[in-house]
Amino acid sequence: MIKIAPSILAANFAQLGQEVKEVEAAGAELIHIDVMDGHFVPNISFGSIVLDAIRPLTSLPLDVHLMIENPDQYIEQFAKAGADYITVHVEACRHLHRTIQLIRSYGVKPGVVLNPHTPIETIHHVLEDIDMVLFMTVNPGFGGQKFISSVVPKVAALSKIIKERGLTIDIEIDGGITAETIVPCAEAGANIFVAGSAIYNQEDRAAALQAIKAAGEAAYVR
Ligand SMILES: O=C(CO)[C@@H](O)[C@H](O)COP(=O)(O)O
Repeated sequence: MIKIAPSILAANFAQLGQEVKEVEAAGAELIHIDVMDGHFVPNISFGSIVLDAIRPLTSLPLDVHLMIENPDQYIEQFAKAGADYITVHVEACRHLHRTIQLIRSYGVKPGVVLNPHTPIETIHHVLEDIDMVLFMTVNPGFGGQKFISSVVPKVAALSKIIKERGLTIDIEIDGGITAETIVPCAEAGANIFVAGSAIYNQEDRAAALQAIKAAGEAAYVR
C-alpha cells in the first residue's frame, strides 16, 4: 500500500491545525514534520512545541524527521510530544545504533535518513533494528526543490536487500515528489511518500494528494 505523508513545512502556519485536518480528510496516512536546526541544514523550522499543538488535532501518525545535530539530546522531547516515528540522519549520528535504541526505548518507531550522496552501506548493520529508511531526493533544508533522480537506484538496491533478509521496513522518499516523480520511486519499492509543495501549494489539495497516491499505486512493485 502506498502512503502519503504531507509535509507541514509547506503549510500555512497561521492556520496549522486546519492545514493538518485538511490533509487528514483528504486521505493522508501520516503527517510529516520537518525539524531543522540551522546547523545540520542551512535553515531553521520549529521544535517539539509544534507537535504538542497538533498532536490532539489528528489521529494520524506523526512522522518526525530530525534534520538536526546531536539528535539524542532531543529525542525524549519529541517522543513525549507524541511522535510515532522519529527518523535521524546517518550523517548526524556518531553512534547510530545507540540513537536507534534510544528512540525505541520511548516506544517510538526508529528510522534512518540518507542524504542523496550517502551510500546504503552505511545502514546495512542496523536494518534489523529499524522500522523505516527515508531517502532524501533533495538536499535537506528547504521545500520546493527539484527531485534528484540518481537516488532511485539506491532505493531499488535497498529494497532488494530488505526482501532478501525477510525484513519489514518502510521505505520513504522525501523531496520533489509529484505524480510524476513518485513513479520511479514506487517501481523501485518505496511505499511512503512525503509531499510538501505538491500538496499544500495546490488549489485543490485533496485532488493533488489523491493523484500522487494513484500514480504511486499504479507503479508500486509488490
Ligand atoms: O525534508 C524536507 C526538506 O528538507 C522535505 O520534507 C521537504 O519539505 C519536502 O518538500 P517538497 O519537496 O515536497 O516541496
